[in-house]
Amino acid sequence: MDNMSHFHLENHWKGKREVIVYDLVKLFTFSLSIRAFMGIVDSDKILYFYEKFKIFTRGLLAMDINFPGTTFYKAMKAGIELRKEMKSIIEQRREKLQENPNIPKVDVLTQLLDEQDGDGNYMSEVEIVDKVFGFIIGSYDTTAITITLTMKYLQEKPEFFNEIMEEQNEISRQMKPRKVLCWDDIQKMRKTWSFVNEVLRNKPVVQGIFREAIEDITYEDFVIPKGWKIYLSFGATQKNSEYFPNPNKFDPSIFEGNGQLVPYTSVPFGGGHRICPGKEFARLLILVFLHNLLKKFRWKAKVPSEKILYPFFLLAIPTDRYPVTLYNL
Ligand code: HEM
Repeated sequence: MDNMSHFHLENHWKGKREVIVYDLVKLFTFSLSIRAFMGIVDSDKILYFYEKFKIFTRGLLAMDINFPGTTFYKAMKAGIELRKEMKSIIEQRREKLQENPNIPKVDVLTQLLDEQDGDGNYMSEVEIVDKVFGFIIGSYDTTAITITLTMKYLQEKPEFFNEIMEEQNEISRQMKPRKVLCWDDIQKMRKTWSFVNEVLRNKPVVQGIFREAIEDITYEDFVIPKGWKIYLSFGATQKNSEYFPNPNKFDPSIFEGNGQLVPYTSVPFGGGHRICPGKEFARLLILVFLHNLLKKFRWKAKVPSEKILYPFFLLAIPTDRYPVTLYNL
């Protein structure tokens, strides 16, 4: 992650006067996800998947009108092409595993192909494809948006910028002569992660989640009959003045373990059985990227009053994808 962040910033940011943050970060998080989950490193292949996934994911929340020209039709077509490509990758990977069962299983796809249940059965191809696609779809846009929003808030809140820089500079100092971040360095990024958490409390990347009542429930004076759908709005919960006395004040210290935070009141990753399984992966990715970014660049918004909206209902996105003027350090 550290090396990939470094090379991405060197190749796509360095020397540029202006960049559109969301677009670039999304390409980075996608490249990293497809490497971690599918073991793909070839840049042409990554771009192929990137374009196809863009079309595919647009269809997830589109009207299901399967007619040439519609978003849904294009997404279905991209889905078929992606599955075909995935099938051929799975076949090649299986062959490699048969030739040498001890090859390093560093990506999720290879691990799933090698996984057996208690009776010695392997996972079916459909299951594997669904799982890998689920991870990719769940990972790259959410993390890209979180990084983009964090950059936007960092620039708008200079009072916190300095203490985050102090934390990151101290980590860089202590690392020497080692150049690559290690696990302990990440654990020291407490202020930076509190800041990201406060960004996610103020602007949850995912607006909310659905649940279905599997039995009749009585909650306070409300009866929720079995089968009803329940929508948990993160925005409402995370700005509830009962738990956050000053809900609109941006205050990362809430997350610094001083007892201010009531459990399950800030839930940008969901909760319970279906809590986001990528939470720790996201933390790692976001912190590693921010560390590299802060070492090399400063930035200024090109559209100072840019709004953050939820155009496809689910995910928060700055309306202009956060264009900035970049200053190389
Ligand atoms: C800042 C980044 C992220 C945010 C804000 C986020 C948020 C969420 C939320 C709110 C849910 C629904 C949880 C629930 O129903 O209780 C979810 C589910 C999920 N996320 Fe994430 N996520 C992020 C990153 C990731 C990453 C990096 C991955 C992959 C490694 C990932 C994979 C998934 C998957 C597979 C699910 C579905 C889990 C299930 O239904 O059982 N997410 N995420």
